[in-house]
Amino acid sequence: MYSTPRPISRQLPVPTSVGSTAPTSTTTTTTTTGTGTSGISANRKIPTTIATTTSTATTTTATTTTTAAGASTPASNSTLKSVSPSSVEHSSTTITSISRPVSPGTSNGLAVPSSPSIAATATASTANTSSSTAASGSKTENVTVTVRIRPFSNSELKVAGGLADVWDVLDDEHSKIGYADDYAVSARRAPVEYIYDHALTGSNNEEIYNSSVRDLVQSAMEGYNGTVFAYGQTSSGKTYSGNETQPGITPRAVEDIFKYIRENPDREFLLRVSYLEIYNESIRDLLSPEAIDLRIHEDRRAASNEERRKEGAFINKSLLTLGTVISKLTEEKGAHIPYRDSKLTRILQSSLNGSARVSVICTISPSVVNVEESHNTLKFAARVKKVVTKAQTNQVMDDKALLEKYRREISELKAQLTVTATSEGATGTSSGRVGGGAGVDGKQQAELSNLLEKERMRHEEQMVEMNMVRNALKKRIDHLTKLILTSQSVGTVASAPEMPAARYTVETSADGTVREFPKEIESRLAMKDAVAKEMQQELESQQEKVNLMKQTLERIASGQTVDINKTLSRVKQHDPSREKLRNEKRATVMNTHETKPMNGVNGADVAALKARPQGNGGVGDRQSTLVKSSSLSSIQGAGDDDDLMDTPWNREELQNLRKAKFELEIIVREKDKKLEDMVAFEDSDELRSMIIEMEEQREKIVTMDEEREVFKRTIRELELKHQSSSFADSSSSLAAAAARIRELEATVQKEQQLRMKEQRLRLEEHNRNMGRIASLEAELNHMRSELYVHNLAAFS
Ligand SMILES: Nc1ncnc2c1ncn2[C@@H]1O[C@H](COP(=O)(O)OP(=O)(O)OP(=O)(O)O)[C@@H](O)[C@H]1O
Repeated sequence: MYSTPRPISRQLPVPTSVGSTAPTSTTTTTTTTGTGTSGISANRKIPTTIATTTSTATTTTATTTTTAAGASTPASNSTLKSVSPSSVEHSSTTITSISRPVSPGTSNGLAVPSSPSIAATATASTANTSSSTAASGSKTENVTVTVRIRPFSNSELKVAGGLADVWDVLDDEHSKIGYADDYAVSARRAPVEYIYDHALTGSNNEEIYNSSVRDLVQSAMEGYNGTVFAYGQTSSGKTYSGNETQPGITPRAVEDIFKYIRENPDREFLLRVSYLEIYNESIRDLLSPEAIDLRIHEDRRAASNEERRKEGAFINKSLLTLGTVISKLTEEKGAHIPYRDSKLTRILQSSLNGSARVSVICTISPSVVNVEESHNTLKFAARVKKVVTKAQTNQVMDDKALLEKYRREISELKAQLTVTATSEGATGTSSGRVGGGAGVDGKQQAELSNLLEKERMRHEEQMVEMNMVRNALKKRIDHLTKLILTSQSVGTVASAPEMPAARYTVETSADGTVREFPKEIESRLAMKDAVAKEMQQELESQQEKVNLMKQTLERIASGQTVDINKTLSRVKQHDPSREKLRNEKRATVMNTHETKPMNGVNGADVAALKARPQGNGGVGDRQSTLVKSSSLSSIQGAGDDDDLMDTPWNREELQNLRKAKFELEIIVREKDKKLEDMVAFEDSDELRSMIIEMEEQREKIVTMDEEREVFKRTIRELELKHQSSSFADSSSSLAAAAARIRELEATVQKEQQLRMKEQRLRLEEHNRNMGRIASLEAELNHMRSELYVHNLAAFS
């Protein structure tokens, strides 16, 4: 993790940035800048930038990040897209050191490098995929400024008057620096005073780390960008790394990052380191093989005056631009900040533009020989102190995506291993079967032996080849697995809580076979299966209900007596837990991150997965894994293996599917409402009174028919009587009887018309109900097919 700067000669400033993001990203940068003998533009310095970026990723939000090294720094800036049901934490640490060589022909009496300018940037990042969320928000604060006056160097001690301290810490709070009393008197200088956050002397690196860097590293791991930036004259102590017992701020920062990882066992981290150089305004990745070229510069690292002037101009360009940027940041509100005028300011842009917590460490010499240069540094520090930053937790996706990529790659490799192992087994089996049969003669036996030998050799070659492939794959898996750091992999602390169960538990046995399927996928499949079954049951019960209602209406229409209460209770029997199911579905849609297809998806794929033996490490495992892999690919149609991984794409897809499912459920609810209306109609007083009225009418008609028959019989009897009696006596009775008959016939006719009308109305109502049922059935079929398609997509 530690990236030791390559033999860069005379590094003056050392910036370091440490950052972490939860749903946000944090970057901490430390930069050291050397100043020369006559101000920023005239000094000989070697700019060096070392940037370290740490990032942690959680599993909720999708974001992008820019590391402290800035967008223009290829090795330290990356933006990847991923999912999640996940958010991402990202933290980064950047260490930057900038030094300037003394300009040609100039000497300040100190050891002056004659090497070109160098800038190096190292970036480390960690990704965390736990669902934990770091504190998010923003911190508005001024840049933290610390000034340290280093002890006299040997060369300074040799210089006349060098023993007199020019600068001193003026207060007990260690915040004020000014001329030392003796110097002010002897040099007849007017008193000057600068107030910073911390004013330190001596060599205690722990003290400077604790006061200027530690909190920032902590914030970085919690999601804020952070930058530690060291600035100072050549040899003023920017890169002073002390010794083993007094390590510098970079190792201390890295130590704290790992401590944080150890103390957060519920998170996974991916550390990335980049190490860059700015040289003559061009940037190099020092971790690439070309970095070896640095030694050539170091050994020149006899350059002509012209070359030195050119280098000096480039170095000064960076320092000058840095000064301009700081000045504009503090003095001209809303002014254009010329970050892009130099590589250094471009690298530091993400730190200086206000989105990071920034700590500037300025280093000065105590000697009178450097008094002007030190004074310039103090002025710079005072200017920087005015810069206000608003560090924010930024959401990052890149490390999350990286982690997912690694996981996916591991899965793919394991699948390949499985295939290799399977075909290896098959090869062994087939070769074992070769042999002579009954009735084979000597010649045939020889031919068979020959064939067998050839086959055996071919299989051996294949096995060697497959072993090589498998070993390579295993090596790659081991490598990728090692990249994902957890508190366990970096060592545990006594107080660390127990590691939670991993989200993915794909295990590989010694022979490379997959022993266990990812728990998350298993549980997701089980959930899908359960919901699919529930939906299937619901649809079936609704179908039954429709059938019952259809039968009931047909019976009503055909004039049969219907026991409405019995019918309703039968309908309810077919739908006993519909409400419960609906509530569960709603809860599933609204509350879960998982996708639960409704019905029609738990086909061969799920069956194959469910039928798979658990964790026995045998062929069954491998086969079922392969079944899952191939069948899901075929359903998905895309052929990639993102199927059940927790990626941003899948999260988006799952969101879409949940939305579609939710919409479908609304349609189902509407349909249910219609069906319920129909059931309610059956149970309504309106229908009851209609049926009762119809029954009464029918009884009336029967009664009237009977009356009619009675009257007919009476008329016949009267006619007979008439034949036997005198016409005159009976004529009046006959007339009366005829009138009565006409009256009765009119009544019957009227009743018949009424009955026919009611029957017609009933028929029309029946037809209407049949139409409604038909359209509901059509709706149901349509929905079923739609659900089937969506479930297929959700399942895949
Ligand atoms: N606080 C300190 N205590 C003791 N020695 C120090 C301290 N700071 C710096 N030195 C010593 O001073 C010399 C120069 O320090 P250093 O290399 O850190 O300066 P620098 O600012 O990084 O220089 P450059 O910009 O040229 O790289 C080294 O020998 C270093 O050991």
